[in-house]
Amino acid sequence: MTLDARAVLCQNSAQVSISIWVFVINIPLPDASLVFYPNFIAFAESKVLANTLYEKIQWRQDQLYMYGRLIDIPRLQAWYGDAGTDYQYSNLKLNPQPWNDELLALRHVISEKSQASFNSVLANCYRDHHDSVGWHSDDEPELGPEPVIASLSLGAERYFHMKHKQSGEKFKLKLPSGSLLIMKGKTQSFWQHAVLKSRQMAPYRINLTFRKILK
Ligand SMILES: O=C(O)CCC(=O)C(=O)O
Ligand SMILES: [Fe+2]
Repeated sequence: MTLDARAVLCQNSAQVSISIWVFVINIPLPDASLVFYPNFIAFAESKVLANTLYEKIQWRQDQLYMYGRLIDIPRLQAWYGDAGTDYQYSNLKLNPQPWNDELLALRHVISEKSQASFNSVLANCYRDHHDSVGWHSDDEPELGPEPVIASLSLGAERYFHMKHKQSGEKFKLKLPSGSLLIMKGKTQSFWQHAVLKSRQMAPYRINLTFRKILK
C-alpha cells in the first residue's frame, strides 16, 4: 500500500477533489492486473457527484434482441467521448455525446492517476438493486489487446464479481462510493466481470468506465 497526496482540480466550472490520503491496493489475482483506490474521491463528495451526474447525464434506456424479441437492458446507460469514438456493444451502436464539465474533470484526474489516456466513458446507472450487468469482458476489438479501463463508482455500494475464463476461479470486491478500480494488462483476456442483481436493497449507483477507443 502506498499513500498519495491531495489533489484538487478545476476543469472549466467543475471541481473534483481527491481524498486527502488515497490508499492504493494492488489486487493479486492470476492473469490480471488490478489496481484499486477504495477512496479515490472523498465519500461525502462522491455522493454529491452521484447526485449531480444522475441529474445531468443524458441517460437512455437501451434495448437488445433476446429470444427473438426486444427487451430493456436492466440499467440505464450513456456514452460520452471525443468526436469519432463510436462504440459497438452487443449489437448496440452508441454515438458519443460531448463531454460535460464533471466528466472532463474526472477524466483528467483519473488519467493522471492511472498514467493512461482516455477518449470516452461509458456511464451506467443501476437504478436500484434489481439493475445489473451480466458476465462479460471489455474486449471489443476497438479497445485493443490490453486495454486500460478505469472504473469509478458513485452512489450505492455494489459487489463487482469476477470469474476466470479457464480455471473458473471467482473473486468479488465491494465497490464503495468514490472508489476507483483500474483494470489493465491481460485482465480482459482472462477474466469476465459482472454486477449481479442483489437481494439487499440498494438505491441508485452510477458507474463510469473510462476507455480508449482506438480509431
Ligand atoms: O458497474 C460496474 O462496476 C461495471 C460496469 C461494466 O462492467 C461496464 O460498463 O463494462
Ligand atoms: Fe465491463
